[in-house]
Amino acid sequence: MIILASGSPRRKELLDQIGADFVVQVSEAAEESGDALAPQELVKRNAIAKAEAVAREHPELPVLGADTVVALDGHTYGKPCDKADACRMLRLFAGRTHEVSTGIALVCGGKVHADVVTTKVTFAPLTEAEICRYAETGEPLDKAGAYAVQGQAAVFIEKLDGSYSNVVGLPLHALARLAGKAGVDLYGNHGEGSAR
Ligand SMILES: Cc1cn([C@H]2C[C@H](O)[C@@H](COP(=O)(O)OP(=O)(O)OP(=O)(O)O)O2)c(=O)[nH]c1=O
Repeated sequence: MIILASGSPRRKELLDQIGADFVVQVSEAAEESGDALAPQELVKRNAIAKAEAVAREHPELPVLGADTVVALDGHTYGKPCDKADACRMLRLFAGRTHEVSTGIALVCGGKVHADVVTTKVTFAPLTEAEICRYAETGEPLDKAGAYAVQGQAAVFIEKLDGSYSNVVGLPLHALARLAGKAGVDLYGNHGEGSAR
């Protein structure tokens, strides 16, 4: 069993999707933001901080932390602070290609294993009416970059180059690869007859 150090319902759904054996313990770690760090470095640090905070309380189990941001033109975008901020971000992304980066960190036995995955997402041009209607749904508010690829924003997306689950918040193939390297069993296969 592992601990998912995240309050994101999307990350929980993605771990459920692959049949992982996990419990959720939300991390209280403070997140860094801003444009000073490259987005890949930022999400890696935040993912490690989230996992380490929970690992300090539960050193007996592997802990998974993750962090997602959107980047365009040297700027990094996290969750919008309100509807107007969501509209501002969506106007910037309309008709352009941005990058979504998710950092993942597994802390186990005092060791930290981390990786970062980046996906390119191309938005169609959007009208002001489309942006306002979408912001009104409330969907953007708890999402990095103010949109959910798995939600109503799917109709805005012309092209996605890379991992889809990475955009939703947890790159599943990279996670499986990282778990393999770290010697962490995501599926809890440690019953009778299985090698531990
Ligand atoms: C781009 C994008 C992001 N998101 C979500 C995933 C994350 O929940 C959120 C990014 O914020 P994060 O700060 O990475 O995560 P979180 O605050 O939701 O949860 P925690 O810190 O406890 O792990 O945006 C989508 O659901 N769909 C998308 O298309």
